[in-house]
Amino acid sequence: MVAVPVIVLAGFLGAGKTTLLNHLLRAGGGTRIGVVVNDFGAVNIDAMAVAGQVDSMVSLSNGCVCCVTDGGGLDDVLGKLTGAVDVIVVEASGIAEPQAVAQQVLGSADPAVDYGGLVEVVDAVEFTATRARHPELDKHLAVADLVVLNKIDRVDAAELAEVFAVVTELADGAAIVTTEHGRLDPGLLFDRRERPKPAQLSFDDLEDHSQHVHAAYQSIVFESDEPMHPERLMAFLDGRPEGVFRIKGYVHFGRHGTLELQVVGGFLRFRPTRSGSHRTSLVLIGVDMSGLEEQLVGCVGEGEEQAMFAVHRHTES
Ligand SMILES: Nc1nc2c(ncn2[C@@H]2O[C@H](COP(=O)(O)OP(=O)(O)OP(=O)(O)O)[C@@H](O)[C@H]2O)c(=O)[nH]1
Repeated sequence: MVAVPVIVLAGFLGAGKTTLLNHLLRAGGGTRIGVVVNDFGAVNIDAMAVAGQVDSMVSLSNGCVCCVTDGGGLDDVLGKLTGAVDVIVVEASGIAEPQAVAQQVLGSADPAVDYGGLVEVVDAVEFTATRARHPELDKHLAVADLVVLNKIDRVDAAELAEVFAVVTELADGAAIVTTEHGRLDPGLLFDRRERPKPAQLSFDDLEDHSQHVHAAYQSIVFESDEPMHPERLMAFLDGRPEGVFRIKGYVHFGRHGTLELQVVGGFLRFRPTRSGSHRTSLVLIGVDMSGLEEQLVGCVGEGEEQAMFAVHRHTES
């Protein structure tokens, strides 16, 4: 039996994991890629984002993969994929502890599972601010086998050099590649001959889940079959509290169609989607988010044509 490499794809909220995964799925050639997606919110937006491009996918939603400690958890999921694919990518939610996920793969009792390394995606734009809020994230870089410094199109050369220097120091000898939209050479992942095990890992890393970054984070899911009012929603988004670091999902604007929404820190972008869905489905992740669900309910309503201007200003063509 040939064991299937299982790559753990980690990185803070919005760093570009799903984007990188979609790139691998498009650029992977004949490699059959199995995917395990794990979203923190109860609605699995990531599963929707990669659906249709993947050979086999299993999604774990409403719980964090790094906290699946009841033995079978991840192993059961991997077992469903190993027979059907050449490589498996486990996309950990943006606030999962990557070393805990890697530890689960390393500890797999399934002989068909081979640990394929830990890839940590870093958002070059948000890196410094995120690090200031979460110094504990430094250790995520220390255990990575490959660091992907992403979104380099959004920083200038001086900022990139500065971030690169800090990442190099923290990455403790791991390879670092810079990317735009996660476009890295799939050969870097699938042809790995050496698969160094993260030496720093111990079961202690797994024991106290209250220490995990996500212990402080909450997620809110908002879903509606009624259209969203463009101006009201934009006012909500423009005035969102600082604690709301990440919003992702789909917004249905009634006769104006459905757009994908991505918010990462101060970045906000709508994107056309081919989903054809007539439903709003959003996950908000952050801290201090009380009252936001009610505010979103207040954004429901049909808007006039000109009300879409505010949305179009933030829409990728
Ligand atoms: N400009 C730019 N935007 C990017 C790049 N990579 C990703 N993005 C955008 O960043 C946003 C977040 O990307 P995702 O791939 O969803 O991030 P993620 O890490 O999967 O997010 P979570 O699952 O919430 O942790 C999306 O709007 C992407 O289009 C990049 O290299 N450059």
